[in-house]
Amino acid sequence: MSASCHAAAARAPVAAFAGRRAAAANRASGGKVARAIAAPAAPSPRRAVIVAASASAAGKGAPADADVARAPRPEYVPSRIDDPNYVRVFDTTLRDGEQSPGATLTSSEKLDIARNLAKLGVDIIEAGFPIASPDDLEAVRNIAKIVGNERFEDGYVPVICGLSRANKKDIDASWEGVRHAIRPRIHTFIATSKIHMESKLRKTPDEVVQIAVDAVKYARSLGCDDVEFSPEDAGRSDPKFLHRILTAVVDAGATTLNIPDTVGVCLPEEFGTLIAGIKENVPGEYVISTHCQNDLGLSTANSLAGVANGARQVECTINGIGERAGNASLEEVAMAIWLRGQDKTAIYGAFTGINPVYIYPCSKMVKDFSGMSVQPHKAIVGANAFAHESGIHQDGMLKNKKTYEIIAPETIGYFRGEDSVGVVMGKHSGRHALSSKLKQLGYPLEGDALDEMFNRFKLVAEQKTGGVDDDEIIALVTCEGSQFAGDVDKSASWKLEDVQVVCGTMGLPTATVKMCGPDGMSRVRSEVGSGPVDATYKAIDGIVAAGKVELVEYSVNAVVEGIESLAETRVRVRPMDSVAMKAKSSGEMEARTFTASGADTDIVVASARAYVAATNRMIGFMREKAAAAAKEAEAEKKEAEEAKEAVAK
Ligand SMILES: CC(=O)SCCNC(=O)CCNC(=O)[C@H](O)C(C)(C)COP(=O)(O)OP(=O)(O)OC[C@H]1O[C@@H](n2cnc3c(N)ncnc32)[C@H](O)[C@@H]1OP(=O)(O)O
Ligand SMILES: CC(C)C(=O)C(=O)O
Ligand SMILES: [Mg+2]
Repeated sequence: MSASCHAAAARAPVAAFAGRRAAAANRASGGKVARAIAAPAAPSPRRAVIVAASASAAGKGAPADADVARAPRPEYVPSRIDDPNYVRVFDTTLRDGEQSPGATLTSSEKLDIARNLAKLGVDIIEAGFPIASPDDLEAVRNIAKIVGNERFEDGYVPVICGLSRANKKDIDASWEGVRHAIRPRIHTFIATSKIHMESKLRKTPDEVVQIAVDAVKYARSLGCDDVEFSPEDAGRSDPKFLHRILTAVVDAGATTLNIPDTVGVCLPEEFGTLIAGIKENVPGEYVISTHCQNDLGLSTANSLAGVANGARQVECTINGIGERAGNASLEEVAMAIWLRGQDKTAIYGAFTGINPVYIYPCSKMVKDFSGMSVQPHKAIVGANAFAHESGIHQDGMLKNKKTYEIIAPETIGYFRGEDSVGVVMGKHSGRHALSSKLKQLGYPLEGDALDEMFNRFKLVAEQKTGGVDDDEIIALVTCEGSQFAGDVDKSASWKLEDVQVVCGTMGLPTATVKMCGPDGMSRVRSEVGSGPVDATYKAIDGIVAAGKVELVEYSVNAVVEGIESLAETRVRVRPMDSVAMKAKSSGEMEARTFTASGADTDIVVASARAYVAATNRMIGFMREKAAAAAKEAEAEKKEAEEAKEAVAK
């Protein structure tokens, strides 16, 4: 790309994306067109200037707050792009994407997706393969009539395209579908690799060239001035033959030459060389396009290699759905260009008309409608793309989000909330993250209390595969062992060290409990009971030896849904001892009860924790009572002695 082109791209005024987003957040979609489609609180997609990251300004991978303005989308002319840095985005979710096994979409779902694709700002929507069925034709026609006629305030309206084999009836069907759009495009294709020509088409190369030329001419003869031609399996075709057929179709009136790596076999360098060779060897005015399948997981890399070598249209699908291993994913290609197009890389200066804030809503819609789930670690739109579970990463994120995020999630329309840094609490989390999460939940812990909570949290997190939920953290912090559990003198408390139960249909339920006393000594005891919890409680009573204790109440609940949920138990105990009596308002005396809760992934352990906590509270109360009584007796004794002395004097 030339330096002057880049300068042109950078001419537009600088604007802070975050500020624009905030200002625009309360506006409706803002274009001439009224929109009914759910979209995030985000700017109008039809901004005259598209903003993108300036990685060069703030170092490689600078996130959204380093945004600079981009040049506007150039006026649409089928065979050329007046800004040499502009890359058209051709979305084929509704055609190649729908070819994914099991991903059939209804006409109304296709229309909804097409509407969101227009908000996203794709240049071309391939709405279907009209000859495939009357439904497909109807869906394409519907999209052409509606989305293809909704012009936005900056003049943008997506091109609506239909795919056709290189024959009249397919092309007629495509034209019948797309002709209602302001900007209709016919896409026709025929295979050019040796294996496809010989085995599938059973045609000679000369025949294939003739069929292609006839098809393009026929499409143009219908009045369509926007015709895309694809040499199917170009990635495995002889480049010389490709140059020959492409030159012939450009002469016949093709305006876009789409180069498919149909079986996803090319390596980026090879694909880039293929594109560069076409640019060099095929004369005429046309736009080169990439269409990369993902069989080797190289579709994004190959598409970018295409752009680096002169392609100015990229064919992609939302979430990368498509035939077999899918197509180049729109969000990956578009965001790579958005983030790195300003860097002095091979794609220096490249930009698209995509408004990234609609990426996430589009991804979600396509996922929901197609039933094709998005893998959690999928780039840009996966559930984990902006989540951080490792302690070191969480610490970095809490200090500066740019340490581990190259794109702010809001940029793609994924709003995590004001102060959220995507921290997911789990077994790899560290103290910084736990401390921050606890503060956020209203339980600020520091020093030893934080350390103690951290150890408990780690023990629980290790048992779970799905991370530890906020409610589970609250259960942990408000149950036994935390300062939020109540006023227990920890130095004088019993600590539960280990619990082991044997239960089931054979033999008596038996529990072995190990506890550490206030004197720092560990004791072990085994008991049988009516069930594992009863046996455990008997063993605890036996170790603590605080007299006879009655279990007044016992309940157990799952903190969150699912089999892995933390269990929270709540117990109320009553000592069978007169020291712990309290006066009711009636003046009657009643035995005082002590309540506590415990949480763990294991129900028996959670039950034991709650019981130990309640017992500690009871012992603490009785100790205080005894101390107060001793103090009172001491005072009485002193008073009596003083009185005696006074009498003696
Ligand atoms: C790489 C791609 O993604 S290409 C697009 C693939 N997508 C689809 O195929 C989905 C929609 N397809 C369909 O609904 C059907 O295949 C239809 C309606 C298009 C055609 O159905 P049918 O007429 O029953 O043909 P069928 O699919 O069995 O076979 C394809 C025929 O088209 C021929 N053909 C394949 N590609 C082309 C082409 N680009 N141009 C002309 N003819 C072609 C084949 O050689 C075969 O011809 P034959 O019947 O003379 O052997
Ligand atoms: C029809 C063409 C463009 C295609 O989908 C492919 O070759 O993968
Ligand atoms: Mg394809």
